[in-house]
Amino acid sequence: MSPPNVLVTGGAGYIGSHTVLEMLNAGYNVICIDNLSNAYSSGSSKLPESLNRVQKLTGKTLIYYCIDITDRDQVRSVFQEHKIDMVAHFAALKAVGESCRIPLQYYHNNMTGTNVLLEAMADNNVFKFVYSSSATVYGEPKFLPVTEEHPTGNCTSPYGKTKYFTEEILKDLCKSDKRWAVMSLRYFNPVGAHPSGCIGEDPNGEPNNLMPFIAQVAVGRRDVLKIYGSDFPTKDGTGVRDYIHIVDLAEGHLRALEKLRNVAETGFFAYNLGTGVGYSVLEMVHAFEEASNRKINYEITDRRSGDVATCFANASLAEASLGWKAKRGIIEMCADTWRWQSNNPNGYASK
Ligand SMILES: NC(=O)c1ccc[n+]([C@@H]2O[C@H](COP(=O)([O-])OP(=O)(O)OC[C@H]3O[C@@H](n4cnc5c(N)ncnc54)[C@H](O)[C@@H]3O)[C@@H](O)[C@H]2O)c1
Ligand SMILES: O=c1ccn([C@@H]2O[C@H](COP(=O)(O)OP(=O)(O)O[C@H]3O[C@H](CO)[C@@H](O)[C@H](O)[C@H]3O)[C@@H](O)[C@H]2O)c(=O)[nH]1
Repeated sequence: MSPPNVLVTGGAGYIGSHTVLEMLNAGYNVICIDNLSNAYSSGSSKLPESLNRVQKLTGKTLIYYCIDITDRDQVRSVFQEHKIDMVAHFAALKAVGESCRIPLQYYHNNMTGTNVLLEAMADNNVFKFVYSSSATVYGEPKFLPVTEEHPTGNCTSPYGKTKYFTEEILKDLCKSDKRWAVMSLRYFNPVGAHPSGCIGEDPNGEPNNLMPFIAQVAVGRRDVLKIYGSDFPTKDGTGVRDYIHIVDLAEGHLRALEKLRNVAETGFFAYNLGTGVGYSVLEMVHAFEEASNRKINYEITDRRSGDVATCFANASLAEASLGWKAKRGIIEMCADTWRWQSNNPNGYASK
């Protein structure tokens, strides 16, 4: 059986690039599309820098197109050029705060883009789809740990709503046509980097998320970390999240693709990808100080609007159904982030 051709949207981004690496190592043929809206390209290479490095690390080649998923003709041309077997869809805008300022751009990019992709798939008889969803679909948890049965839809930001609405579209699609097999992977908090230190998270501008912010303080790019609130009902008053190592997350995608490839079952399936363990902001700061041997300057400020006190996963369904379980702990998450950040103080633009 020849290896499947997987179309990966947003493959040059943080999660996409780490997953593409694992896919190439597992023998998949990878065709990436990315419009570079949040990925770095030096201009001197045909590939975005993250994918350049993925090729070097794996010794394998991939196909890349600089295409916007909202562009119907261009997306269709990729399906005409290649016999696609499955799609892993990462491309999205993902900044929570920005989505509140420019909601229409988020709805256009994330929802119209996904619809264009799904239509092109159906027209070309491709019905296997892995979707990048998020714990944000659960909103403020009503119980912990959060299972896939937890109600969804109570999202506070337009970004979160694009993830929820897309899941609803996918459910309707699966009901309308029994050929669709969709796995919606609800990520908790992805952190860390590939252990090589060659690829990692490289946010544009000021990081919105905790881990890249800590890493940039450690490397001297930022002076001080603001900790958003110390009066939550948690162990030390700071917010608690389920951080998951990016390589574990990438391996979760491999398990999902394998299942789509080998099992004839169709329909919509949602899986939590988390560790089941929650760490506070201060615990993450201290773990990073140990890993980097650097002091992280921080100050406590007001809560950030929309933040919940605690969120962590029950990930037992993914273990039972996909045979996947997160293996890497907080020490590897911090050590690998630090290796990436110290090797590449300015991200992919570093020489
Ligand atoms: N990182 C997280 O904390 C997190 C958590 C839950 C879910 N997710 C989801 O996972 C996916 C990947 O996230 P990430 O952290 O790797 O983000 P990222 O920004 O690093 O990667 C997304 C990639 O998609 C590309 N892209 C965006 N819009 C596009 C378009 N219209 N056409 C083509 N390419 C486009 C960007 O250039 C970027 O390379 C997203 O769907 C995100 O919503 C991320
Ligand atoms: O500069 C910072 C950044 C974050 N935090 C705190 O750190 C924790 C984690 O925050 P962050 O890294 O921003 O993650 P979340 O707010 O949990 O959201 C992430 O995780 C969600 C679930 O996967 C995704 O949907 C979101 O897109 C993604 O940003 C929270 O308690 C924040 O208040 C700070 O104290 N200072």
